[in-house]
Amino acid sequence: MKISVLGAGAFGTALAISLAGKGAVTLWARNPDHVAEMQATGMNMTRLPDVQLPVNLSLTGDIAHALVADVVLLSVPMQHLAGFLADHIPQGSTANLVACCKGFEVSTGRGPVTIIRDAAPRATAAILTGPSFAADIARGLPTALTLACASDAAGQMLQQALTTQNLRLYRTTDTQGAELGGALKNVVAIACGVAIGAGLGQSARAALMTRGFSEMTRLAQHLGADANTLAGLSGFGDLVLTCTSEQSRNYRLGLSLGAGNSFDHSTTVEGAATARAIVQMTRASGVDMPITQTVARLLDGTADVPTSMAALLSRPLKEE
Ligand SMILES: NC(=O)C1=CN([C@@H]2O[C@H](COP(=O)(O)OP(=O)(O)OC[C@H]3O[C@@H](n4cnc5c(N)ncnc54)[C@H](O)[C@@H]3O)[C@@H](O)[C@H]2O)C=CC1
Ligand SMILES: O=C(CO)COP(=O)(O)O
Repeated sequence: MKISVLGAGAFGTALAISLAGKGAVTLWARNPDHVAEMQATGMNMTRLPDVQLPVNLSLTGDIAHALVADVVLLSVPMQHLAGFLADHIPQGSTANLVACCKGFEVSTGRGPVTIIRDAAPRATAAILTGPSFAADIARGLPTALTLACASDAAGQMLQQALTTQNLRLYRTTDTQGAELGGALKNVVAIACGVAIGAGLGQSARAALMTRGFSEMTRLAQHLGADANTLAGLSGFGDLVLTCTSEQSRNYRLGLSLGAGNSFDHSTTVEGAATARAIVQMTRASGVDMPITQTVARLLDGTADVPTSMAALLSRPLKEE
């Protein structure tokens, strides 16, 4: 089984390292200088410093070469996925394409699986998501993820192909639930970072995580996803990880916002665009998403932390 990973960011590189433990893997990067640097140093210095790339990991800048594979992992940031597919994947492709990104596209409201289906309708579209920091995977630490594919037969094949010594994959056919969990938890993580950064305390964070989970489940059910998927690794599991660890870039953005500090906006923070996408998506449906709306307002500068907290706390009292 030949596996290719397209996109040599932190996550793509970490997955490629883990998968190389059991067979042939190719890692494609768009920048030829980056490929040359990784070949010369045996490391991905900018994304995973201190982690040695395995010798059987093939590094390339040649997309045609990388596309000759049984399974192709797409590890580019969410807002670039559609453009990436349009540039590199033929419309008639029958490849097994697995999205490894989290979020919703701001311009269309589509998630990664829908974007793959629209770009290559004959391909098998899947998503790999769940609680996993790239640095943990790359260091060989144990991780459990969700592999979602609408076809259970294809899902079983992908589950076998992508499970490694340190990556344990669970399977579902609910692609919509899996992509919603991975996208929405990032928005809640920003909110939790704001609470801690602003000194509002651990109790406030627990409240945001719990009510955020309720909000995630409400939207998922409204859209026809299975609430059980949200309670799994791709939803609840990733929510817990991302809302409680400073390894998370979404959480760190929130910390900076809450504390009034600056943040490096070249960092990949998927929850920022996703908050905007979800606010647009839910405007017409009327699904109640107070935490997501608050995060979107904080990010676009139309609200500050004290006003936002006051607004959340003064909402009408209701049953849990
Ligand atoms: N870093 C992590 O711990 C985890 C990340 N993810 C997800 O993985 C996705 C990627 O994140 P990271 O790898 O962490 O980001 P990153 O910032 O480390 O890397 C992004 C990579 O995508 C490349 N890229 C950007 N636009 C591109 C384009 N148009 N064509 C080709 N390549 C392009 C960049 O050159 C860079 O190598 C995100 O959706 C993130 O939520 C998921 C789980 C864990
Ligand atoms: O998705 C992740 C962990 O599962 C990574 O989180 P960040 O993108 O916030 O760093």
